[in-house]
Amino acid sequence: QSPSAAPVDPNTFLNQFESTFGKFEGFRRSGAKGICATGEFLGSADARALSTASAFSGNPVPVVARFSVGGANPKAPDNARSQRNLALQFNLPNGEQWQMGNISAPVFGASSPQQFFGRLASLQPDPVTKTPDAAKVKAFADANPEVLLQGKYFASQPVPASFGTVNYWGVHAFGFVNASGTRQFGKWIFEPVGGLQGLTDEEAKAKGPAFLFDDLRQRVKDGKVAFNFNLELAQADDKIDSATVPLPEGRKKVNLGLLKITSAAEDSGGECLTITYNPMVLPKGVEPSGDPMLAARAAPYAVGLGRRLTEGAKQQ
Ligand code: HEM
Repeated sequence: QSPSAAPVDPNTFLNQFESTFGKFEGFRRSGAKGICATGEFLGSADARALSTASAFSGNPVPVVARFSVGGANPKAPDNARSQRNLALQFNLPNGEQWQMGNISAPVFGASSPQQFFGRLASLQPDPVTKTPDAAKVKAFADANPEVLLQGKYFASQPVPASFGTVNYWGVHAFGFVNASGTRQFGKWIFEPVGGLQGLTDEEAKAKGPAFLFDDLRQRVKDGKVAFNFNLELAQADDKIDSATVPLPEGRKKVNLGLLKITSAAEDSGGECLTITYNPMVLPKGVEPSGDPMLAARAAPYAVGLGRRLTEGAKQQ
């Protein structure tokens, strides 16, 4: 049951996504149901003290955003206690870019690519019953208890009222390097300026399975979608190489700046459609941590982009 340490080939990864969740031609294999948006980011003086990244200059930075519902199914219901995503591309001076894909949980569903692959394989529907084999699912989860943490988090939270009223975590640690060469590791969160808002079970039921896109368009028109880009600072002995272990409670939080969403696409198009948000695309002044999940994302995202572009990119 223990996952091996051998790297997972990106095509094998994508094939497993399709075997486990189904193949939806043209759609992202994860975060399939989404909408493009644009925004503007203003970095803070505190951010400039932590990192030389040009994103924090204090000049407005244009951002290509994408909001999505977790999973491979483009018809995933908006009124379930499931994952929401906020992917961002900061277009920096001189052609530099910063890409990230943030999720509405403080932890991911696996701590290594091998474990993630093993989890997906354990969830693959049996060809006869068309459902996952409960004994296989349980055996893998018993041997790899981290894979249950994210689901427990979502079960503990209400259905988000809007894409604009939920926290989005980067989940990995990154190093912030300033002009004197000091490297501060931390984990970031995008926190809605207007606060968190969830739905009661009755409200969620009444909203139905497809309300998030229109809700976002309306809130953006009203100028109500903005996030504080906050960084929790790691201390010397904190674990900074795991996407399933958050930093300890109470770590100092620094505001890196303000992200305002200024437009949301009226249809399924937009610049985000053909972007793959590769979290290893970092600006000078921000560096990856040793989290094995972080580096492991680049290749499967590129393969995923290749597949969906070949099929004709879609997201709604
Ligand atoms: C080895 C581990 C992982 C694999 C194989 C994987 C795979 C994928 C793939 C294939 C896509 C679709 C890419 C595209 O078509 O453009 C995707 C999207 C996404 N993933 Fe992962 N993923 C991994 C880890 C993670 C982790 C740790 C996070 C936590 C932050 C994450 C968050 C996201 C988000 C937010 C999206 C949607 C981005 C968008 O809107 O384009 N993934 N992932």
